[in-house]
Amino acid sequence: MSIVVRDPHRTDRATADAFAAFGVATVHEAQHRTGLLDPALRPVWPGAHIAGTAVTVSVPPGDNWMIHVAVEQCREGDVLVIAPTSPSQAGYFGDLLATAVAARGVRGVVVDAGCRDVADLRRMGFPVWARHICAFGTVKETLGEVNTPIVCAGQRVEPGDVVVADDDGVVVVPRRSAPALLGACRTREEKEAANRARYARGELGLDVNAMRERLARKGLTYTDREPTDDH
Ligand SMILES: O=C([O-])CC(=O)C(=O)O
Ligand SMILES: [Mg+2]
Repeated sequence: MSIVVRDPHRTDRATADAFAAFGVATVHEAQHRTGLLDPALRPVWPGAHIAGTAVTVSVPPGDNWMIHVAVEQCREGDVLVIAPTSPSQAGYFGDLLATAVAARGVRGVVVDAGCRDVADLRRMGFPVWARHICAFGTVKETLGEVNTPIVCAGQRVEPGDVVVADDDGVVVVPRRSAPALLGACRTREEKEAANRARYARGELGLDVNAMRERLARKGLTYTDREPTDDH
């Protein structure tokens, strides 16, 4: 059965948007090192940082028909997350589809397959994270699904989940845990800010994080060079 789910539950806009203040590494750490998509997914141009709500698309290999179907389901603040049912390098997504989704307020696209027209995407400032940059064309023959749970680059993504992406990669946050995770991200950022300030003053991680005793318990020893060894 091939279905399109209209208007799935989405993480509320303010919560999803607030994640844009945090890097992918922070979000991944704050949710106990879960949710990171395969790091083989790279930004097709550097410097973009987005957060938004997932519209999911399950596509057959080499066939991007369902992306056209998905465009209609997109709205302001969404991120289109596309996964083929078996691996494909084909260029599913390019500047034409980017123009269509950008017109609907989509923040960016994550595709576990190929993306093309990269120079145009960069000029447009439209962010895409993809496994391949590849000009191979796709066909429009076979149905897939829109807004059903998918596995994209090794992670389960449900429609309405929060997707955060930057130069480090892509992380997904389940809709139900998103509000609480925001607090954990803030706590982590505050701790890092405090540590960063101490490192900038020249303090050592060994002291800032009270590591010396634990290192000694593990058996780390220091030896002073004998003056007679001086040759
Ligand atoms: O049209 C396609 O098949 C993909 C593409 O290149 C575009 O969206 O510009
Ligand atoms: Mg194109």
